[in-house]
Amino acid sequence: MGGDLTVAITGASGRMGGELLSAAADHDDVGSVLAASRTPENVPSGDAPGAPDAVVEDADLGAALDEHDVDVLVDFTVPEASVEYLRAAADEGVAVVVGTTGYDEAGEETLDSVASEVPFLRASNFSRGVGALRRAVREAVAALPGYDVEVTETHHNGKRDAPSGTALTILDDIDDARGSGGDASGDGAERVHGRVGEQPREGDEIGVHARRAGDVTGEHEILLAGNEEVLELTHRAGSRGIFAAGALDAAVWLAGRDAGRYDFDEVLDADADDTDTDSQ
Ligand SMILES: NC(=O)C1=CN([C@@H]2O[C@H](COP(=O)(O)OP(=O)(O)OC[C@H]3O[C@@H](n4cnc5c(N)ncnc54)[C@H](OP(=O)(O)O)[C@@H]3O)[C@@H](O)[C@H]2O)C=CC1
Ligand SMILES: O=C(O)C1=N[C@H](C(=O)O)C[C@H](O)C1
Repeated sequence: MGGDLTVAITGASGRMGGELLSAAADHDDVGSVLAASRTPENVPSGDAPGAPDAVVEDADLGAALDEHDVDVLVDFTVPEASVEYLRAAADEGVAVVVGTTGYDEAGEETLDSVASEVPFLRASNFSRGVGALRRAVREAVAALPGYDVEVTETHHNGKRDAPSGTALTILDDIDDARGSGGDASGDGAERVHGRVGEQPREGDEIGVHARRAGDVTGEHEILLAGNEEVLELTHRAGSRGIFAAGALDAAVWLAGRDAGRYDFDEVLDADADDTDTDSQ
C-alpha cells in the first residue's frame, strides 16, 4: 500500500474477501483499507498478511464509510447482503465495484438504483483472460452461423449460484453475436440447462452445464460444433488473486468518476492504452 485510495471490502472473511485484502495490501494505488464483516474476529489483524487498517461489523458499514472517508466499496459477498452494503454506499456517495453474482430481479432493481446515484462498475468476472474469451466467443459465434453452441462451467463445491455469473454473461454475448439481442429474460435462444431423457437438440438452443467439484477456482468452456468440425474456447482461472487484482484495478479507475454504470472492458482498454503509450 502506498497510494491515496481508501477502499472498503465487504465479506472480508470470505474466500474473495481474503484475496481482496491481500491484493489491496500489495496495490500501489491503495493507501488504506476498511474491512466489513459479519464476523470481524475472522478478519486478519495485527501483523497478519493482508490485515486491514480498520475492521467493522457489517451493520456499521454506513457510518464507517463516512468516518474513514472511503472512496470505493468493493463487494464480493452474497446477493441478500450485497444489496444492503451497496445501498449504504450509495447513501454515503461512495463508488462501488461489484463482483457478487446470482441476484434475483429485486436485487437487480437495487443495483439499477445504486448505479443511478454513484459510480458503479459490475463484472461477473474480473479476470483479464475472460475479457479476451468474451471477445473471442463473440467473434467465433458471428463467424460460424448455424453451429451448435454449448456452454459448460466448473466451480468449487462451495459455489451457491448456478449457472455462474460468467456463464450468464457469455450466454448474453452469444445472443448479441447472433443478432437475437437476448438476455436471461428469454428474448434470445432457448437455454437448456442439462438434458435428461428424450431431449434431442432443437433449433438454435444453447445447452448450459454447471459442474461443482472440489476446489476448482473457475472454468468456462464454449463449444461450437457444425460442418464436421469442433471449436472449443476455454478459460481456466489459476487463482482467485486474478479476480481480486482486476477488481482493485477497477476501483482505482472508477474513483472520482460521475455516477452511472461502467464496464470492466473500459478498465482493460485504458490499461492497454497505457501499455501502448509506455512502449512508444
Ligand atoms: N466477479 C468475479 O470476478 C468473481 C465473483 N465471485 C463472486 O463473489 C461472491 C463471493 O464468492 P466467495 O468469496 O467465493 O464466497 P464466500 O462464501 O467465501 O464469501 C462470501 C462472504 O459474504 C459474507 N456474507 C455476508 N452476508 C452473508 C450471508 N447472509 N451468507 C453468507 N455469507 C455472507 C461472508 O463474509 P463475512 O462473514 O466476512 O461477512 C462470506 O464469507 C459470489 O457471488 C461469487 O460468485 C467470486 C469470484 C470472482
Ligand atoms: O463463485 C466463484 O468462485 C466465481 N464466481 C464468478 C461467476 O459466478 O462467474 C466468477 C468466477 O468464475 C469464480
